[in-house]
Amino acid sequence: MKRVGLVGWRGMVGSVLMERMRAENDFALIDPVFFTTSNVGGAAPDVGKGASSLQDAKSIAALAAMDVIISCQGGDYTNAIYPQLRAAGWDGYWIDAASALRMEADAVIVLDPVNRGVIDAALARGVRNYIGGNCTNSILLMGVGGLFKAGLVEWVSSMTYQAASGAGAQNMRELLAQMGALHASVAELLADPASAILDIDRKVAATMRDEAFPAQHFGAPLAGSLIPWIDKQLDNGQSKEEWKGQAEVNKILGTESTIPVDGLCVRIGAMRCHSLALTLKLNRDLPLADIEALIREGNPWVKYVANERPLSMQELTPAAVTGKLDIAVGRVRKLNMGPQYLSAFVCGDQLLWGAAEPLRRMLRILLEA
Ligand SMILES: NC(=O)C1=CN([C@@H]2O[C@H](COP(=O)(O)OP(=O)(O)OC[C@H]3O[C@@H](n4cnc5c(N)ncnc54)[C@H](OP(=O)(O)O)[C@@H]3O)[C@@H](O)[C@H]2O)C=CC1
Ligand SMILES: N[C@@H](CC(=O)OP(=O)(O)O)C(=O)O
Repeated sequence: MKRVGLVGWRGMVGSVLMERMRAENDFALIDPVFFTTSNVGGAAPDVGKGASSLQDAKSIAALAAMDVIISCQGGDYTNAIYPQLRAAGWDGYWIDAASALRMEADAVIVLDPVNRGVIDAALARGVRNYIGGNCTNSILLMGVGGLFKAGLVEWVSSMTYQAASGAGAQNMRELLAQMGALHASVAELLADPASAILDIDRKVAATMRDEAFPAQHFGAPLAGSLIPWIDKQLDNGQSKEEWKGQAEVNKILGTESTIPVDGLCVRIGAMRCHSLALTLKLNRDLPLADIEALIREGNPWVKYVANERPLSMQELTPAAVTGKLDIAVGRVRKLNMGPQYLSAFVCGDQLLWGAAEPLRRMLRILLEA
């Protein structure tokens, strides 16, 4: 049985990974070893393999005893530990949720329902680093990967609506604290059906602009507002999140010539589902029924939502998709720009397909190899 080291298992992404590994009975197939950066010697979680204690996630010797390491600990950890481990001669498989190694030449971005061929080819040539993609890009490709697979996409513009969870656990808490603060500021007026809505609105605006409004993590109000910038600012005017679109999508697909991917990434007040409003330019005019069939055939998790108002309102939303592996795809129609221009709206749980699920599936691929 392969010895699999788990680092970062109690964080937000790591906890979702643990839930999924338990649900799919992955632990029965491995010899798991749990690591920590803060509680060496503490009790490891019980995954049906008997009691064990937490190992030191900074001990190169302890890590080097693993056949596979899965890290959800973050990019700083990867940058600090991974090079030392390889320098010490470790040649095990490194599976990581962090972006640190994603664009390295000796790393593959894993999203096997979309790029199993790229993964298999990498395994065959001895690649040892398998990194989860950026959540937005993974959801984009899980949604409309069928169109890419058919070679139909000339370019895609992706306007995103990204959940608080993408910024971390503290940000999810802060979003709720902001919602609570807004509600509290007008609770009395709301309880009075005769109160004027513009008075309520004025109080809400004053509350979100007040210095005491809880915005330490986001740096701006999100509840009742939005933030049109995610991640660092680059010299070309893109945000780092926007830059990742083209870079990662093309790397995941292993394209020979670059498919342009660009658009604006926006943080909204959803909890853990990212949504994307897409404009796709197809390289030929195809009937909508054929387009729908290709999207549906992309992978078994696509949940195609007919372009109808009630269905879109019920099924194509973060509220409907959160906590599920479904990738909802809808609002598919031809745009006024011409018959090769298509709209689509994609919504997926960014902690599942956007983070944890591709990692555990990569582990399964290694176990089957
Ligand atoms: N957040 C997201 O949506 C996504 C994140 N990623 C990547 O995954 C990595 C991890 O992200 P995320 O899971 O959000 O990080 P977290 O901050 O939730 O967890 C990271 C580590 O923090 C330590 N920690 C300290 N205090 C606590 C606490 N109270 N509860 C739980 N853990 C705590 C744990 O390490 P220890 O047990 O050693 O103390 C834990 O493994 C990052 O590299 C991120 O870029 C990738 C895709 C999406
Ligand atoms: N930046 C993403 C989340 C994330 O962790 O992305 P990456 O894995 O590329 O660092 C978001 O805020 O929604």
